[in-house]
Amino acid sequence: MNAIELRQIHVHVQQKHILKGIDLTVEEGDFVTLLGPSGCGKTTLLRTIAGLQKLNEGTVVISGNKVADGNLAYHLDPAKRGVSLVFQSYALWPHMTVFDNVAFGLQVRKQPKAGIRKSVMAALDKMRIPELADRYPGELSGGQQQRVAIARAIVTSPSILLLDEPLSNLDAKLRTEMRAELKRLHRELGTTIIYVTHDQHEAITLSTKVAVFFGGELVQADTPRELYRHPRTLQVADFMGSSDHPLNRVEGMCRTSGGECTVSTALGSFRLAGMDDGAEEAAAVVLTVRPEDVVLHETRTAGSIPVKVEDVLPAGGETLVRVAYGQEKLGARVIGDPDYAPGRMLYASFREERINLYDRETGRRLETGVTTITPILEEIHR
Ligand SMILES: Nc1ncnc2c1ncn2[C@@H]1O[C@H](COP(=O)(O)OP(=O)(O)OP(=O)(O)O)[C@@H](O)[C@H]1O
Repeated sequence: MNAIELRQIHVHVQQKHILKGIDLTVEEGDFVTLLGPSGCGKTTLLRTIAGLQKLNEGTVVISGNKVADGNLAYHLDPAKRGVSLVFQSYALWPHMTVFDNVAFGLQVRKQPKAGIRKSVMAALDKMRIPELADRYPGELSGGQQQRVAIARAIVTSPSILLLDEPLSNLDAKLRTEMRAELKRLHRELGTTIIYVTHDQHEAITLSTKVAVFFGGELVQADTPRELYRHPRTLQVADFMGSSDHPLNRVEGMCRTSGGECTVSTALGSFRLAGMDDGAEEAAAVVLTVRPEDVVLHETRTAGSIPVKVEDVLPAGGETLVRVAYGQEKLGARVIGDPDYAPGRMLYASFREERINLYDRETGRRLETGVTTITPILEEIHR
């Protein structure tokens, strides 16, 4: 059974159309991240699932039960949805000890005292903080408070855990540590987790599935690998990259005949097999390749083009080498610390299966059904 099914969710807040027709299926045990820039509607969607935000259209089904239906103005109470929400701000009660903060949800349900003690200590153990039980939130670090907030969310054994940017208030080192903790927790509990972040690195590290949002629309929901390797739009491709290693974009023209397409660019030509018969005769396209998929060679190899080193930016274990082929600039991400002086001539080739092609006008990936794109650079530049 699916853990969550969202169908055609529309949410308006103060006459602003915030969520625009969201369809998303979350399977049991998934770790799904809602990813996108600030203001794209991630928190609003999480609150809609939790029942803290009413929807105008569409349905939310949790564990097979319909909990919201916009057309019937039906919204099940948040407490009855079987979900637990952890806020970005932790929202711990400052006048209560850690134990009481975590116990609160069980006390409200009037569970027996001995059972409560056992469940609270089990949750604190899971978060590796049993020694903090008698402290007050004001006596804890940010990372410890975050652990308490998560312990409070898991103590009731919810079937679904909703986490809203839970690591954003932590410093970089603690964030990395807590990421590993969340991954462990997900593995141990097997709970379905929906996680909100604007950090693509975090999304890729943690998730089984990532849903990318822009402007209230869900653009692509996929495994982290698919999303990184085959982004559906140029916008997603850019967002999934890192600002230190921006995506390489090369403009060109795509000409199709007989199910085969030749893309001509300033770097040379590429051949794609398996184009749809209905594909455009000639279309302006953008070819993309990530810097780690540009391979530099010191001597000429098959399918490579001669390039001139412009800049070398070492970053410890890896180096970004910026090269030029005529007017086209390319970034290559190289493991290690190569000693390339600016002006030196090298040869560049691409990992063909990692090249993507987009319609320049719409920004949509050309769904060619091909798995490989063959560069025919050599023929051009011999
Ligand atoms: N109560 C509200 N009143 C008015 N506008 C709101 C309200 N809540 C959200 N919005 C607007 O809805 C849009 C989506 O907000 P939301 O918080 O869901 O985005 P987000 O993607 O989670 O952003 P962030 O990463 O900054 O938290 C934003 O433009 C925001 O200004």
